[in-house]
Amino acid sequence: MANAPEKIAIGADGISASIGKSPILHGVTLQLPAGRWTSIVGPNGAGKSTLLRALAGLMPCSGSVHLLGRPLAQWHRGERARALSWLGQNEVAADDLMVYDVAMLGRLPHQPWLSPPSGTDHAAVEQALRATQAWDWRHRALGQLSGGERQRVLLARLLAVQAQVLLMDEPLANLDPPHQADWLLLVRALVAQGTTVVSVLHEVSLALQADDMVVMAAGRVLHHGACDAAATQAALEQVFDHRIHVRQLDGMWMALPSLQRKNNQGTKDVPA
Ligand SMILES: Nc1ncnc2c1ncn2[C@@H]1O[C@H](COP(=O)(O)OP(=O)(O)OP(=O)(O)O)[C@@H](O)[C@H]1O
Repeated sequence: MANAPEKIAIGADGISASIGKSPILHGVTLQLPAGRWTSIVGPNGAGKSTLLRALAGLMPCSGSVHLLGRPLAQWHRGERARALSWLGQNEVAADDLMVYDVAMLGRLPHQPWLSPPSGTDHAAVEQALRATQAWDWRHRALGQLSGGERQRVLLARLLAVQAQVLLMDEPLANLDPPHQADWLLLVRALVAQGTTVVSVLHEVSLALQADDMVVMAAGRVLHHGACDAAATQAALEQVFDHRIHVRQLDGMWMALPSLQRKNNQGTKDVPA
C-alpha cells in the first residue's frame, strides 16, 4: 500500500528577496512537513534569517509562501497569528513590561478587541512560563533579567500562542547548556503533539537533533533531508568547508570542530 502523502505545514515556491538593491534569496523552493522539527543551518550571511522572515510573511518577496495548504496572502491577519508563531533574532521588547504581561502578548491573537484575557489565556500563559522555567519571575520587569532569562520569557511568549507552526530564529541565544537541553526536550514534546517547528540554529550539534535539516549558502538551499542521512551530513560538512566533522556519540549525531586549516594549495595543514 502506498504511503499517505506528507502534509506540508509551510512551503516556499521560488521565493526571491532583496534588501535595498542587494538580492539575498535566490528562488528558494522548500516544503517543510507538518509535525516535524526542521533546523536551518549555514554560514553567516547565508540568508537563513531572511528565509525564516519570508516564511513568516515578515519580508516582502517574489514567489509564494503557503501555510497549512493556503497561500499566506489569503490568510486573515488574526487567523494567521494564531496558526503561526514567531521568535526573531535579538527581539526588541518593552523592558518595563512585567514578564507575565510579555508572555500574555502571545495571547493577543486569541482575544477579541479590548477584551480582558480569559481563563484560557491565563492558563496558556502559566503553562508557557512554567515550560521555560520563567514562572518565578512573572512579577519582574523584563529589563531586570539576564540575556538568557529574557530569551526564556520570549520563548514563553511564542509558546503561549499555542500555534500549529512555530518559527524560531536562534532560539538558543544566551541559553546555558541545561536550558538548551530543556528547549530540545520541549521541541520534541511539541512535535510529538503534532506541532511543526522550524528553527535557525548556529549550534550545529543541536541542529542535528532535529528530524530534518535545510543547509543554506549564499541565499540558496543546498540540501534538505533527514538529519541522520549521510547525504545531509555530507552537505553540512561541505557548507562549513569541512571545518566540522559529524560523528555519532552515545547514539547522537554531533558536529566536532576540525582543527585542520586549508593552506594556499587547498590541501589540509596541521594546525600551527
Ligand atoms: N538591513 C540589511 N541591509 C543590507 N543587507 C542586509 C541587511 N540585513 C541582512 N543583510 C544581508 O543579507 C544577507 C543574509 O542575511 P541573513 O541575516 O538572512 O543571514 P543569516 O544566514 O541569518 O546570517 P547569520 O548566521 O550571520 O545570522 C547577509 O549578507 C546580510 O549582510
